Parts: sequence; structure tokens; C-alpha cells
Amino acid sequence: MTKIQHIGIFTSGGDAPGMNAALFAVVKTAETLGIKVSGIRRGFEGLIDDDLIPLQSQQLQKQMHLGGTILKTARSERFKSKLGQEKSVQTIKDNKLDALIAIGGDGTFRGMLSLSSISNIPFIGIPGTIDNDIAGTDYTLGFDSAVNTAIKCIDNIRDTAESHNRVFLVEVMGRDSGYISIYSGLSCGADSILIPESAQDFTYLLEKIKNYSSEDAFIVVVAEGDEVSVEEVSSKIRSVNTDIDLRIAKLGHIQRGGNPSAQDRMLGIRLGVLATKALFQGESNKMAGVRNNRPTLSAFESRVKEHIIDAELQALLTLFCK
Ligand SMILES: Nc1ncnc2c1ncn2[C@@H]1O[C@H](COP(=O)(O)OP(=O)(O)OP(=O)(O)O)[C@@H](O)[C@H]1O
Ligand SMILES: O=P(O)(O)OC[C@H]1O[C@](O)(CO)[C@@H](O)[C@@H]1O
Repeated sequence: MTKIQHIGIFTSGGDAPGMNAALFAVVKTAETLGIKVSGIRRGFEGLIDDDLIPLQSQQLQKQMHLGGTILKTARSERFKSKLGQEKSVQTIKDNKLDALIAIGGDGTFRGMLSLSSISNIPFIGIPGTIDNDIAGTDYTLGFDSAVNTAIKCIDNIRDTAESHNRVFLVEVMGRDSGYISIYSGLSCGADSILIPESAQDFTYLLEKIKNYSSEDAFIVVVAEGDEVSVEEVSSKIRSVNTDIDLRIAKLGHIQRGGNPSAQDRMLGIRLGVLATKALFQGESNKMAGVRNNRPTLSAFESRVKEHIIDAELQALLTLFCK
């Protein structure tokens, strides 16, 4: 087993609040273990282009509360090619990196699995995506902050919706996962919540809105990945109830920005410490996560994608939205 002396770390895919807290925790832990850490800028792009910077905890301590990622991030098409991956292996050798920590979503983890087929470098993944769609962890970095931002926006929308007795369709992010939609919708008392994981939710909405009589607001939270788009939802609603004043609000990237919540800062700290200690102890190809509120390492191969809405959440959706 090679003694780990130099770790490379990068953030990849969509930025997520809490990534900077995780970076801080990695570097702080590494310093106590006598390990040097280099930041690889712009995700896999920086690995291809040999774009590395030294990281010190003193500086990161002042930046851990910031949203986004101070290392910058990218969606890298070049890394998907053989040439991109070979150049990345060269960067690893040229900089004498002994291990990598990748903070990102399922795409990033797929990228790490590709890299591991042509390189023996040990690595640990930290789940960082607002979508909360990674297996092996209760929560991903950024999810809680994104939900809190969405909640603030939907609360604001309710004020104006109640004043005008309007129907509002609010589209939230999540790619093909309904987690942001469920958490923000339930937390805001939405009348209907549409998620890609359920087809029944749309039937419930149409049943409910048929009898809506414009004397109240009616809030529908729609996951961007739902099988029915907000525009389609809008025209279907209008076809079953013509007496409706309806507006659409797409929250978009507002949800991804902003300072991380306390929960995401703590998650970043816990996962950063776990990932660094794991590499130091000789672990490799694992993901750092939390299960039942305990830091947990799990085998990387199976850690890629998951968006199972468990029975309890399903029951809540039915109770509040049917
Ligand atoms: N199958 C793959 N093989 C090699 N590299 C991949 C693969 N899938 C994704 N990647 C790399 O990982 C990068 C990040 O993936 P992606 O853009 O899907 O974001 P993500 O990590 O899933 O994060 P988020 O959930 O925030 O979008 C891609 O831009 C690409 O460089
Ligand atoms: O910022 P981009 O590249 O448009 O990606 C947007 C996507 O990224 C995420 O914010 C995170 O995966 C998704 O919720 C969304 O679909």
C-alpha cells in the first residue's frame, strides 16, 4: 500500500452549496495527517489540462460558507473520450498525485469508474448534487440548501397567489429525481406535487382541480423531470377547468446558488473528514455518505444513481395531494 502524501481534489457536474465546506474539511484533515492537497480546477477539465492549485485550510476556512465551488466546475465532454482520460492519467503522474477525491453527482462517479479502468489511483467520491439522487447516502451535498431556497421562493409565490386567487405552477430542479419537488412542496403546503417517480400524482391533480372554484390559491410544485412538462400541465388544467387564472414560475438556477444551510455545511464537514481519513487508512474506490445519520463508506461500483421515493414519502404525497 502506497503511503498517501499528495491528494488531488476536484468538484464536477453542477455546483452545489456545501462543496466549499467539504473542501475545507478535506484540507484541514489532510494537514493534520501530513498530507498535501492540490485543488484541480474545473472538474475533469482541469485534470485533462493539468490545472492544479495548492490548497491551504487557512484560506478555505474563510470560504467554506460560500455557495458554488471555489475550485469551479464543468461538464466535460472531453473527459468522455479515451484521449481525455489518458491525458488525465498523465496529469496524475506528472503531479505525483497518490489519490483523488471527486465531489459531484452520478455523472462524476461514472467518470471516476471509467478512470479507474485505466489507472490504479485510489479515490473516494463525495456526493455533491442538489438532486439527492445518489445511492448509499441519505442526503447529497446541496440538496437541503436548494430545498430551503425553493421554499422561500414558493412562500413568496403563495403571498401573491393568495391575493389574486390564482393557480401557480412552480417548476423546481432535480433532473430526473423528484426529491426537491417533494420536500419543497410538502414544506409549503402545496395542493399538488408532481414527480417523475409517480404517474398517479397527475391524476390526483386533475381530479382536485376540476372542482377548484377560484376562491383560494392553488399551488402545484412540478419537478422539471416529471413526465408531464409545466406547459402541458397548464394546458391540461385549462381543459378541465376553464374558470382559472394560472401562472407559471420556473425557479431555475436560483435554487442552486446561495450560502449552504447549516445541514449542508455539517454534511460537507463530515464527508470531507471521512473521505480523507479513509484514503489515509488505505481505502479506495468508495463513496463517503451518511446513512441513518452516521458517516458511512460504501463500495463505489453500486453508488451511482438512485431515486427511490420510499413508502413513507409516497404515503405523505397521497395524504396531502390526493
Ligand atoms: N459515462 C461517463 N464516462 C466518463 N465520464 C463521464 C460519464 N458520465 C459523466 N462523465 C463525466 O462527469 C462529468 C459530470 O457529470 P454530469 O455533468 O452528469 O454531472 P453530475 O456529476 O451528475 O452532477 P449533477 O448531478 O450536479 O449534474 C461529465 O461532464 C463528464 O465529464
Ligand atoms: O446548470 P445546467 O448545466 O444547466 O444543469 C442543470 C441541471 O443540473 C442540476 O441543477 C444538478 O444536476 C439539475 O437539477 C438540473 O437539471
